[in-house]
Amino acid sequence: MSPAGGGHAVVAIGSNIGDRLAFLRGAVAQLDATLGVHATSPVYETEPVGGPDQDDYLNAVVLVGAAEPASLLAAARAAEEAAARVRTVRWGPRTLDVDIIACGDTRSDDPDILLPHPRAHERLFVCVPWLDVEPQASLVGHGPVADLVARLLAVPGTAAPRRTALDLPAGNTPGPRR
Ligand SMILES: Nc1ncnc2c1ncn2[C@@H]1O[C@H](COP(=O)(O)OP(=O)(O)OP(=O)(O)O)[C@@H](O)[C@H]1O
Ligand SMILES: Nc1nc2c(c(=O)[nH]1)N=C(CO)CN2
Repeated sequence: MSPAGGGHAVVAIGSNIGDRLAFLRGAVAQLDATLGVHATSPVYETEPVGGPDQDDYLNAVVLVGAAEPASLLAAARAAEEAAARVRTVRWGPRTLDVDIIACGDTRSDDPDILLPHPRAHERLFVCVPWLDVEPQASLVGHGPVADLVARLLAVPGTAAPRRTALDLPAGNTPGPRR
């Protein structure tokens, strides 16, 4: 998908330190300023996956304007920096995590920006909110996101993301699914 050709990229945002909702809202504002936000999912509360013992996350998915992988990464990093994110341990707690999940059929093997995100297909905290904003979504290389969700939820002991009544601004950029 070329930036000039329209379309969108899928971005996952998460926070489990401090005012989690405020960090997610800040991320939406930043992403709107850089890439344009087309849609925001409901906010979910999710148990941490991997890493040390830590608090639950708030997670959501944002559809933004399509762009080159390097521009998507720059926008993600700018949003994280605005939240004063500090990296400590892998998969450890963070004020804000911004992951680029996919941009149409684009593939990138640059370690700084892998597309699609190599762990997206195994993460309910990504796939469940993504389905809310794009029910027919398909993850390049993995197929329909609805099938991924069904498969992940069928694993015994899996905790489903809990949908909250919290909401995010929709962004100011007109898009196909607002
Ligand atoms: N699709 C992507 N989205 C965001 N960062 C990526 C992507 N592909 C590679 N990276 C790189 O991954 C590195 C580590 O990112 P980060 O610390 O946010 O990982 P994480 O969110 O803790 O874990 P995970 O990669 O499993 O989501 C960053 O330096 C970034 O450049
Ligand atoms: N529930 C949840 N767990 C995670 C998350 C996240 O956003 N939510 N992000 C991670 C690294 O990207 C690792 N684990």
